[in-house]
Amino acid sequence: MSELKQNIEQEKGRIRKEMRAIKQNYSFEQKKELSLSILKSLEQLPEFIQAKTVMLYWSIKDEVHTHDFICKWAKEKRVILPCVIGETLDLKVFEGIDNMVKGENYGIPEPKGPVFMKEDEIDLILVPGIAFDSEKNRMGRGKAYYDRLLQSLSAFKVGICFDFQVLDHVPIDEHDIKMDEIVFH
Ligand SMILES: Nc1nc2c(c(=O)[nH]1)N(C=O)[C@@H](CNc1ccc(C(=O)N[C@@H](CCC(=O)O)C(=O)O)cc1)CN2
Ligand SMILES: Nc1ncnc2c1ncn2[C@@H]1O[C@H](COP(=O)(O)OP(=O)(O)OP(=O)(O)O)[C@@H](O)[C@H]1O
Repeated sequence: MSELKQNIEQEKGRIRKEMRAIKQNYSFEQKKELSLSILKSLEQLPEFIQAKTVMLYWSIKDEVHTHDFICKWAKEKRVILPCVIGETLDLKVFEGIDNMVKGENYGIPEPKGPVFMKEDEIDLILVPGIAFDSEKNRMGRGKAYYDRLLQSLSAFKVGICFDFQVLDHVPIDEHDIKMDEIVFH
């Protein structure tokens, strides 16, 4: 690995650690409460209002809580969720909580059923992240799942996070894909 790349990885590692520490200061209930106003802003975004097919994510404990939001919007829009397959993400349509199974590796619930192949029909993607910056750069959990996925998709990309996750600057490498918008509170 080049020295530059090593520095970037090291800095990302430091930020992941720092964010983990900050998030520990909030209870799950507090994070759920903060999530409500973040998602309210998202609902006011023209790109979200107009979107017919949206890719969301089924949140895990330290993320902006999306479960109720997904259940609510699945009645009005086609909601796609990611499924972990080795190093890549498959896309599947959300068809209710009862139609989910624990995914491989991380145990995040994922829809059962066929893979959604019409990627070009996705209008908006909500992207989770560990930190974002004012230039709309994003860093994730370090497995590059979203970097690989977003490479091939033309949907409007919205990063979503708590306000303490927006930094002046996050380190990026050539693979990292910028967001079109960041929604936070
Ligand atoms: N809710 C949600 N779903 C998602 C993602 C995500 O970030 N959030 N992903 C986005 O890529 C993909 C799954 N990737 C993941 C990568 C790491 C971890 C995780 O828990 N990592 C631990 C470290 C454990 C380890 O290294 O194995 C951590 O971050 O503390 C979870 C999901 C697809 N689905
Ligand atoms: N499209 C890609 N193809 C191959 N390798 C990649 C790609 N994107 C990133 N990588 C490599 O994978 C490693 C992790 O990437 P990075 O730290 O950017 O992930 P991340 O954005 O934090 O994670 P994620 O996208 O899963 O949330 C880095 O070494 C990076 O160079």
